Amino acid sequence: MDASVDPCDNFYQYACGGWLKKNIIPETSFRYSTFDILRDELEVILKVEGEAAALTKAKTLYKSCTNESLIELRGGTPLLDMLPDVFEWPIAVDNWETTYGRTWRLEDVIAKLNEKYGTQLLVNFFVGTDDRDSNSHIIHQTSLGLLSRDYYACNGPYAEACRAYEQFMIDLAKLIRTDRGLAINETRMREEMTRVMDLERDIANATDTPEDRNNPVLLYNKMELGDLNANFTLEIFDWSYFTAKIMGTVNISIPDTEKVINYSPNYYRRLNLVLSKYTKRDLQNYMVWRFAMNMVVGLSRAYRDTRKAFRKALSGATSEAAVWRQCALYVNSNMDNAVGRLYVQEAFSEKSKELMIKDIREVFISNLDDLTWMDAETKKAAEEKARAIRERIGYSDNIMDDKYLNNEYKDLTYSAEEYFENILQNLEYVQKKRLRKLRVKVNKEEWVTGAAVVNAFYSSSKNQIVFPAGILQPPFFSKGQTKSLNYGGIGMVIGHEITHGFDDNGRNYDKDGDLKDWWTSDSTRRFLELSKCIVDQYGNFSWDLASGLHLNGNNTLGENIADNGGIRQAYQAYKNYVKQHGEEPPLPGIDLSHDQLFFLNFAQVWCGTYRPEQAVNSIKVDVHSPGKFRVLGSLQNFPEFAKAFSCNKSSYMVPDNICRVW
Ligand SMILES: O=C(O)CCC(=O)N[C@@H](CC(=O)O)Cc1ccc(-c2cccc(Cl)c2)cc1
Ligand SMILES: [Zn+2]
Repeated sequence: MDASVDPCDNFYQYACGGWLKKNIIPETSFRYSTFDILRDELEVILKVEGEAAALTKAKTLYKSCTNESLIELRGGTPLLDMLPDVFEWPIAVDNWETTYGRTWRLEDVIAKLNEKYGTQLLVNFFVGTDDRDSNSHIIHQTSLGLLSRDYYACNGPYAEACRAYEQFMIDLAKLIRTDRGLAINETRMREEMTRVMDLERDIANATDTPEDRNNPVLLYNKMELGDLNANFTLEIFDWSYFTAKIMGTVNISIPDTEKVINYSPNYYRRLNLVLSKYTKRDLQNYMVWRFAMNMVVGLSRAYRDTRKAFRKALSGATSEAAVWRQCALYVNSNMDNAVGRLYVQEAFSEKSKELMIKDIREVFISNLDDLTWMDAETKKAAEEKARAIRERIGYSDNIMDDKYLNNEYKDLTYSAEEYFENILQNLEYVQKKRLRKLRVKVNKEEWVTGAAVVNAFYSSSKNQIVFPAGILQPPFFSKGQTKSLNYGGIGMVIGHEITHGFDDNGRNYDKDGDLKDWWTSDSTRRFLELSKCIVDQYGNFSWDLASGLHLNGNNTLGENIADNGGIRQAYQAYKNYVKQHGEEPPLPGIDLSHDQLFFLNFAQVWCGTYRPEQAVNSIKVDVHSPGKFRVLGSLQNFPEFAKAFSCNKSSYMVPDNICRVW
């Protein structure tokens, strides 16, 4: 901290000023903060070897990933060998029109990339929970969350990212043609790539904006598959043929009367116009490029280097993370229960499961009485929903059971010598597993995350809050640290997750996780009015690291409501604790009260900074506000903070007008 700063002038600077002076962002990171350091440390723990069968598979996968010399030796061959399976990349072969173009169908390519390579392009087709019947699965059609459309404007802070993206395409195409001994005509390549960029820009402009996508009620358009062909005709795309192609690979037949949810009707209306402007070759160039660009990570240095400048332009990180770290992350994201087992065995103590969820839930419920804007009927429903929230702490006992764990991975067999093929196996395995769920009920007992994760979650369809083992550690929580620090840490996170059930998105779901309106129209109107205060407050923050860009108060509303609710609930729960158990003994050598320590620990979670490129990227795509503004915004709205630091009325931390929803 920087005690020379007046906490009432800028609490973030006061809490983190010292950290910022002592830490610099590592070359491999695009954001570096207390939060990120926890994640880095967790990855160090994952380097440990395993032992049971499933763990042996995780070890083999890890070994194939860290086998740099063999990966180097194989060059781009693993990618070149599978391109024919996705009807080839026109720019990287000769005579594409005669060999593939003649029998080419758009549905075949999109279906193959979806069901076998887990890549969603043009049409985002997946099997997910039915919002209005959260125990069932249903086919979803939605648009793709591309990079924000600002990138395609290719001007201002995005000019460099755009240029680097195009160069990335060219470099990869040239490398593949060279490996295939094919001539390179750079001019023609650039022309083709320009058409791919135009196509991407048209798709981005046809895609719904984040603002268009944040109301699940408006997005929920259930219809029959047959209706898609009738109402959303795409000249070169038959919905029934496409759906049969995908679901046929998991032996599920889909009649035209099958119900589907079309989340992006407008996108599909606009898409038809876009597709008609481009040739088969353009579309194929675009689709295989979008797939190949993500696959270079599994190939030799020459292939990985084609992506280097683009990664730097987008995130600012000038070098890749260490190979072991990348591989630990990869294995964790693909075998989260096996890795979760390793992590829990290695670094988690059972005592860290004794959280104060009950206290904070009670505070959320008792706070409902103070809300003058909500009528009694809606308050009753809110209390029922809050009481129905189910909690998941640490890890699922299943992962400690070898039989269960080995069964989960029984269909996977990795080779220590074929990292790229292991990646393809995982892509297909995960996608097929999801597609097979269509005729199966939702398993609400399933955890939505692995244990070795420094994060927390709220699931609206399960009305469930989850605190994986990875976050149950200092500064968030430890039996060994004071309650003031625990309530300011994990207490805040618990309140944040509970409040997600009542933010602008979560509030649309009832206690069973179904999209059913439990609000009176008057309470809804008042909620929207109060939310507007938060939209404006955070929208007023200008971020120096993102060359002064303002936060998007709409896209971050849910997270800001959750932060603002969390701080209040955690603080109130702490005061209740003190009322019941008496003041805690002061910490030796620190002349701060426990109230002040509560806020300090809360703020220091976000001590850290971003690279400018990542700042520009995250302000467009991250639903969370930057750490600094999460701290400042929520404390400015919470008078108890000003009281704890005796801030006077005119200080920055005590604005004239404060916002409150929960
Ligand atoms: O990685 C990222 O950038 C997002 C991490 C992220 O927010 N995860 C959340 C997952 C979600 O949103 O439910 C869980 C969470 C983590 C930290 C805090 C917190 C702690 C102290 C002070 C403040 Cl203002 C916020 C609140 C919630
Ligand atoms: Zn959140």
